[in-house]
Amino acid sequence: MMGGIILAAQIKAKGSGNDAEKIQTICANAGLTNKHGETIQLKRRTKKEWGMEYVYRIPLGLSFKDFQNKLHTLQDGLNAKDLILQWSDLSELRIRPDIIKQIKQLLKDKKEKYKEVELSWDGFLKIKVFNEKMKTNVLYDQDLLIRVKGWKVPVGLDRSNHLIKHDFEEIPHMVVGGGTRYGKSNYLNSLIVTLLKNQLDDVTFTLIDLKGGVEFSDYDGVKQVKRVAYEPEEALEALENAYIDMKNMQQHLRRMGKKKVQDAGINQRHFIIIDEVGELNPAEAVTKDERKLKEACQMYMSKIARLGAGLGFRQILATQYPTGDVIPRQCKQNSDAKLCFRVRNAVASRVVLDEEGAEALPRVKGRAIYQTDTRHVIQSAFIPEEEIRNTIAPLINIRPRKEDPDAKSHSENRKEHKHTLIIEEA
Ligand SMILES: Nc1ncnc2c1ncn2[C@@H]1O[C@H](COP(=O)(O)OP(=O)(O)OP(=O)(O)O)[C@@H](O)[C@H]1O
Repeated sequence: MMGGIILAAQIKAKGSGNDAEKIQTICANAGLTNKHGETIQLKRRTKKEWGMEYVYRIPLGLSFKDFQNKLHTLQDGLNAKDLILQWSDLSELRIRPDIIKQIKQLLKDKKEKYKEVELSWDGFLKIKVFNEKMKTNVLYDQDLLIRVKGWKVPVGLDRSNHLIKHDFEEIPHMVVGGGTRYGKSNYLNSLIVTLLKNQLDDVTFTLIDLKGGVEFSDYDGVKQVKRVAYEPEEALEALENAYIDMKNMQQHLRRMGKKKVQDAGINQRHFIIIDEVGELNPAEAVTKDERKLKEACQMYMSKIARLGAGLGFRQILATQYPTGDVIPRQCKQNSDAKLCFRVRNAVASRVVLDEEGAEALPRVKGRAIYQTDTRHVIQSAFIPEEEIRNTIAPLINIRPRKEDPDAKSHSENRKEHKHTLIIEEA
């Protein structure tokens, strides 16, 4: 019986975790060859604590992008289950009466094991094949928060559990994309909470919530939140006001003879966050007036993206519909940071990241590609509702206007999206 099982499993004496040949075959079969039929050449392989790193020379005529576009082919190929037992696997067996059970377990473990792959480029193609799947749960907590200072916010943990941070002083604007329910709003909440916790005295927000008021309404009334807009008309007003503030800052700096807020020692930063920017797409407008309104919104967004950086204005645009014109061109060009959760297809990935890849992310909530001049696959931190509530509760101080005979309660106003509120100093 035992002999039967061992025979059924082929035994390959190639050493642990060696996928070099398989990678080469997959690349050749996937058409990653030049017109002379040359494919990648292995330069070296290194065993790491997380798995194996393979370094290849790529043939002339192919680019790194060609390989990136085939990432899922590579990953699927490496995970094709052939149930091969290697010598190193057998070394895990113990000569005991339950040896058959051990072998069955070994085969089962192998079947369930999933190798994740990451590609990078430094003049050579680096292919990392990981032994373990990446974490699927990272909690937003105090331990994470103390690791970011100033205008930095956590983006997420990479595969080696290294915290990737985004610095809004270095890269002022960001585009966030991803299919529905993969974690955009969670990420935006973690970003707002981080800035409220770390930059309470200097941060201002304009929040534009075009998802029916479900995402940002909790912040309505927070002293640091200048405005929450829920409808495109309100979005226009909010963007116009932000733009006016930005122009005022520009004049103020001019009078001081300075070009940037940093040079003038001005610490205030104003974040304009729009969740779902697709709702402001003029191409989707039904009437002429609606189109005009959305065009005006996009004009302000473009101006803020173009001029805002040195004036202390940061813009974060989030969308679950990454199609061609959802993100105004100027906003995209001025956003050097992109965060993209899983999307349906390569076209959507290109809209957000300018590259493919986000369509090949695993179906894991919070998993995303963070792209600046480098690319990181991260698991963003999950922020519990309670954490959000505990952060904002002490900052809310609202009462209806006394002089307004029709004064309504805060919650009534929120439902109607009208803001006849005054905010007291907290
Ligand atoms: N980083 C994360 N880790 C674990 N779970 C997460 C994470 N982010 C989000 N989730 C889970 O996924 C659900 C959907 O997340 P979220 O509301 O942020 O998605 P979304 O991309 O904004 O969706 P939509 O575009 O449909 O509004 C959350 O309720 C939460 O349970």
